[in-house]
Amino acid sequence: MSCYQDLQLAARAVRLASRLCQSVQRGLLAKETQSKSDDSPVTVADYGSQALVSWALERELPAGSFSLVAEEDSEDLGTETGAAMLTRITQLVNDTIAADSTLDAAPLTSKDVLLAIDQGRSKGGATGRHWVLDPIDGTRGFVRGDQYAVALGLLENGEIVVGVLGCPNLPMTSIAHGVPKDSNEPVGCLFTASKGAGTFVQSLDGKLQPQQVYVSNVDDPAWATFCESYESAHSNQSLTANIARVLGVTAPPVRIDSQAKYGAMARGDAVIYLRFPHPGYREKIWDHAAGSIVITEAGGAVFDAAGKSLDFSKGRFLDLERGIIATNKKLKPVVLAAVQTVLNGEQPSQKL
Ligand SMILES: Nc1ncnc2c1ncn2[C@@H]1O[C@H](COP(=O)(O)OS(=O)(=O)O)[C@@H](OP(=O)(O)O)[C@H]1O
Ligand SMILES: [Mg+2]
Ligand SMILES: [Mg+2]
Ligand SMILES: [Mg+2]
Repeated sequence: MSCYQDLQLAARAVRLASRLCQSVQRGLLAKETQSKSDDSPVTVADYGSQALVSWALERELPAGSFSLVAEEDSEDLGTETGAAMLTRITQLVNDTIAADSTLDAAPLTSKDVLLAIDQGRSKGGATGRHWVLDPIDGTRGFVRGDQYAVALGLLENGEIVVGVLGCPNLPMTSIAHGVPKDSNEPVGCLFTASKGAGTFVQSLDGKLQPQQVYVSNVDDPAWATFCESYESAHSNQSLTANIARVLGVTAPPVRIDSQAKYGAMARGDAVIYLRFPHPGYREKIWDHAAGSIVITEAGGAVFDAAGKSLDFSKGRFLDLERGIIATNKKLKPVVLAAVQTVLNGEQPSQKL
């Protein structure tokens, strides 16, 4: 399969899963949310989205060739509450497939759904082709009714070559000053990127044609805007405020959930993304695979606190120096210097 065909396949799968997420978010019920063993939330939509993407990819790929590294697994669906959830997930998956006039498929059984979810247990690695999926990135944002993304990448011999981000709540217009509440602006963006072929945005509903996008060309940090996680538990916001101060950034950060940040940055809404998880947290590849190629193909750079590009070839986790930074190529040296200045000035007890 060519990169172009992989990208088309990925975009169809992400659109399908995004429709399931949109319908769940519209009628979200508290009982459709569970807590995982690490206390993070997971909803019927996370499982449904993973099942749909897995199913949509596998049916189009040569038999036996499908490998998927994905966030969720079916373990928690084996419990009593899990069984009720599975029935609901199966219904959602089948309703979404039935509503798509381009798909001709028999309904999935609950067992098919479990199998599709558990395809995501692959370990990835440095050789071969592995799809990398976050079925809902920003589950907390999803539950709150805010931003989230369906994020799908393709890892080929250790390198991300395709990335698709479905961002159902992201306005098609700039969010440089934050996401307006209660606006009538159209929302729903699909970002697509493939190696050497650029990054494009189109409307998730397919009504607006793809347009090539580029990261901001701002080269003076005083004019830069930065974005970061909405959840302060996910990134040290006092550290990022210090980095911004050292850089001379004056605008307040735009805080939104999920890899929608990478999409927004790829079209120039923000100039710098700073992400510094609290000590002990290990980043997963599905939280950055699609987003990183969306940025790099738009002309930007994604790197860690040592200035190294992200390495997706080490399995399910990223092996990183301290944090993740994205910006344009001109600003990379100055942003990296500011990051290192602030990290070097930290108290030793705050270091990893
Ligand atoms: N402690 C901690 N530190 C850093 N990151 C964490 C942490 N806990 C979770 N996660 C991961 O963060 C993913 C959500 O991404 P964001 O931080 O960009 O969005 S948010 O503002 O927090 O909603 C989120 O992805 P999803 O689980 O897919 O929502 C997690 O993988
Ligand atoms: Mg999660
Ligand atoms: Mg995630
Ligand atoms: Mg997720």
